[in-house]
Amino acid sequence: MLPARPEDSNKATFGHVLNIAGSVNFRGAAYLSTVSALRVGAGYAILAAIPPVIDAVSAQLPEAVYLPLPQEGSAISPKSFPLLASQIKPGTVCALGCGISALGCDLKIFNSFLHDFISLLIAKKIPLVLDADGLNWLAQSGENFHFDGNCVMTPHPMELARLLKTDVESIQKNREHFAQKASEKFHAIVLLKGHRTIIADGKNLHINETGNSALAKAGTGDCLTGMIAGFLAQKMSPFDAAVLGAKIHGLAGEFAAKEFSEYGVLASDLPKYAAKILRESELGNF
Ligand SMILES: NC(=O)C1=CN([C@@H]2O[C@H](COP(=O)(O)OP(=O)(O)OC[C@H]3O[C@@H](n4cnc5c(N)ncnc54)[C@H](OP(=O)(O)O)[C@@H]3O)[C@@H](O)[C@H]2O)[C@@H](O)CC1
Ligand SMILES: Nc1ncnc2c1ncn2[C@@H]1O[C@H](COP(=O)(O)OP(=O)(O)O)[C@@H](O)[C@H]1O
Repeated sequence: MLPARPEDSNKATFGHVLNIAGSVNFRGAAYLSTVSALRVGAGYAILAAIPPVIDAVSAQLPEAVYLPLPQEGSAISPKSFPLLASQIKPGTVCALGCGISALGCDLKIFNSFLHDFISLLIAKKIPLVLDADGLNWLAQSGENFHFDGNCVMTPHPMELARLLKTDVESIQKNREHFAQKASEKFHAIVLLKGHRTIIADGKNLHINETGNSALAKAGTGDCLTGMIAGFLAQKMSPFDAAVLGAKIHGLAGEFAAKEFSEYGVLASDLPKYAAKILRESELGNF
């Protein structure tokens, strides 16, 4: 089930993750998602972010490539569109939303920026992982994109409730139904987070069995986004990348808890544990 690692390969073989993430208040989300993509095997991770985020992340992660974006208020400026569009080429996958916020921006202009950028990804058939504030933007904009199966949306129950204009209680009572409903609405793979994460594609449904309460801590979802993007970059299908990402992420939480307890695991422990799980998997232990 792991993506192939041909011997005759180079970094381009394993894809480019263009990760649009972070804002002044949420710098860690950019780090966690970027390092996670690299730890599961992406060839390149390019963090597109405002300068204060890049300063913070690059001090921790010299392996990533950085694309500084114009800043407005504490977040990405809509003027970033041409720079981002210039990064879109075959072999690129995009992750959008971890900690991007939109504080301080003119929402109308920000809406048209995200509308144009996502439309470009769809037109160019660039796989996308849409998380957190990317999903919140989609919910408030009322846009109804048709992702043609090339997007993994990763809502937690409240984000899904916002997207489907319902409430968390209804979602939690019928998680499978609402995951499928969102998948049908957006023609996307929907990964509904939580204990026993669900992955739905409108027809098929997978329930993830890994993970524990160590994952119930801020930042772990950002790691999941990076892992799924990393697997997509290695040419897995969106459904398989979501299934494998959820499995490895959950196992990373379980293994990290063996060392640090379910109380003490940090989101930043997960990428390294994910890499150890991949090693076990290569050895045939999973
Ligand atoms: N270090 C960093 O840089 C970090 C950056 N991050 C980034 O920050 C951004 C915003 O993230 P956030 O945590 O502030 O808001 P968000 O997740 O929408 O929660 C808001 C409310 O929603 C609810 N809710 C949440 N989960 C739920 C569930 N499973 N089931 C049901 N309800 C649930 C819950 O509401 P309550 O239950 O309290 O009513 C909660 O109070 C985002 O872009 C993210 O990527 C974070 O990853 C953190 C670390
Ligand atoms: N009790 C739990 N058991 C298994 N997985 C969990 C549990 N609590 C949270 N998770 C997982 O942790 C991640 C939390 O993501 P999210 O809510 O987006 O957090 P954040 O936005 O802080 O990164 C999801 O992958 C979710 O499935």
